[in-house]
Amino acid sequence: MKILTAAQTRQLDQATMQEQHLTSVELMERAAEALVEWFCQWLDQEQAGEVLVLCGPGNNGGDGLAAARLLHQSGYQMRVALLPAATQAADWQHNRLHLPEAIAVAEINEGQLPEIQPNTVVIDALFGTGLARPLGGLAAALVRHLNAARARVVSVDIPSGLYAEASQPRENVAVRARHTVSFGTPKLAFLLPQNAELVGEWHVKDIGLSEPFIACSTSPWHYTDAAAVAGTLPARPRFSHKGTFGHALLLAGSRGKIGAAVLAANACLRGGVGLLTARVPGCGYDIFQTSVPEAMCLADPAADYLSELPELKPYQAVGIGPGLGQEDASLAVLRQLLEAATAPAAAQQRPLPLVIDADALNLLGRHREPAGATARKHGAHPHPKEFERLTEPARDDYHRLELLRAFAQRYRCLVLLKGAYSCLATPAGELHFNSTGNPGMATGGSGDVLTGLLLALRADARLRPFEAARLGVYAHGRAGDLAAEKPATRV
Ligand SMILES: NC(=O)C1=CN([C@@H]2O[C@H](COP(=O)(O)OP(=O)(O)OC[C@H]3O[C@@H](n4cnc5c(N)ncnc54)[C@H](OP(=O)(O)O)[C@@H]3O)[C@@H](O)[C@H]2O)[C@@H](O)CC1
Ligand SMILES: Nc1ncnc2c1ncn2[C@@H]1O[C@H](COP(=O)(O)OP(=O)(O)O)[C@@H](O)[C@H]1O
Ligand SMILES: [K+]
Repeated sequence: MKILTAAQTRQLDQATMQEQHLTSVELMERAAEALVEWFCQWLDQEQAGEVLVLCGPGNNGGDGLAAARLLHQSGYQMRVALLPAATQAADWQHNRLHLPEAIAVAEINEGQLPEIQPNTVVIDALFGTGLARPLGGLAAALVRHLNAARARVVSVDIPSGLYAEASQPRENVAVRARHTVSFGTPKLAFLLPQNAELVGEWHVKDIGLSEPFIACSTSPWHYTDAAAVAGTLPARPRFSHKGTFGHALLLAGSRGKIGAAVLAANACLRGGVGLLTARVPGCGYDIFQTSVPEAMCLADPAADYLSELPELKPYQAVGIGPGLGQEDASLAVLRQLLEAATAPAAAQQRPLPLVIDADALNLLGRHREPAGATARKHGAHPHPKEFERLTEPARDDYHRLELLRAFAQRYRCLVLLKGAYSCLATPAGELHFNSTGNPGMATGGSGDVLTGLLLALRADARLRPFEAARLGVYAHGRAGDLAAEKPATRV
């Protein structure tokens, strides 16, 4: 799914109206209906008590007015408060006229902010994608008043005061919503950790916006949902054999971190690799062979860390990093691997795919390796701290995305910034945010599992690098989501 800018969203509205011969009032009605449908499923009338709708002067406020009417018709007890402005949008005026008289309406002023109790349910329809500047004056006072009330807030389209895709100073005032109900496509702001407290849980409702317009729009931002990965996993043909799916080499483990190698290896096997060989330090040989009998194992001559790179010829992909440790000898192995994988002497049909993670990235970061030489044609997947070691400290989440994008473009590699909504940057400058995964995965070992899964998919020559990475990240999060759905086992 594409993520569009606020400006593109406005064009999308226009295109939808033209394509479907709709008036803007009709489109606004669709948005309000979608909001109300969500609202009624979330909270029934008895539980809701009084619902207060705060309306700004634009179309976001118009959505709020239309929703107030529809909720009133559904039996909710409604109250509306209007933010004064010199002018109001035409569709706002239409919906103001059609607001049933039974709904109490008040105009907000400095001396008389609406009463909001902790148990009041508030629909925030002050400002949407038309926010043009930071909130000030009465609007800021109202939002501070709302946030202080600790009421249950549902924001329409986006929390008022938050920009859809631009960085803003932390001192800017914005609504803290419990839920945000948006239309058509998600906003970039929803995917960034710095906005989590404002956006709350977000929901995107389909209001039939123009598919052809969305398909033709260019955007660097994408949201990887089930539809994006559907059909990308190649089938396992009837007459396939282990050679069909590739032979992967995993370089992992050091004393005290052999578990990382085991986790990555198991995930690689579960990911469908044809053959897996792991290179582990001598101390890990017995552990590894006992834990992962399906994999082959090469013991390094050093007991506690990896010190030598094995012959690479048999392998279709190499993964390095999980539990590798920080020894200089292991950095030398990593350097040799990077050289061998890119050197023409490798004489491969395609450059040897690498999956670089965890301690391997820390080694690169600590030694400030020239990233171009290292990351080229490879895939790296740091979490934010590892990424900062490779680049520079980010000012905020938007800056981190810029750094990520620039890194992937400059060094022509795929880079995955891990976390909630892990972000995969491509050499073409696209950013693909993953939709799956949950906080249960925020535990040591989850990243090692991802490395193993990605290694399996990169070893399968039938998958293109980007598709393998996007699919691996999606499947990893989906596995976590399926695990979270299972009832906890009590002992
Ligand atoms: N996309 C879709 O599919 C659909 C979108 N729809 C809805 O339309 C919404 C976008 O509506 P919109 O363009 O009218 O902008 P909106 O957010 O109401 O704000 C504009 C008003 O606020 C004012 N204003 C701005 N900043 C301000 C500030 N800091 N402080 C004070 N005032 C400020 C600005 O005034 P001005 O800047 O001219 O002074 C103007 O009056 C969108 O979010 C969605 O809810 C649906 O109806 C249909 C389907
Ligand atoms: N809150 C979250 N929501 C979704 N996915 C998460 C969350 N926290 C962690 N993950 C996923 O779990 C993995 C953790 O990786 P990493 O930080 O490298 O951990 P490890 O220490 O296990 O190597 C990443 O794939 C990340 O996307
Ligand atoms: K809003």
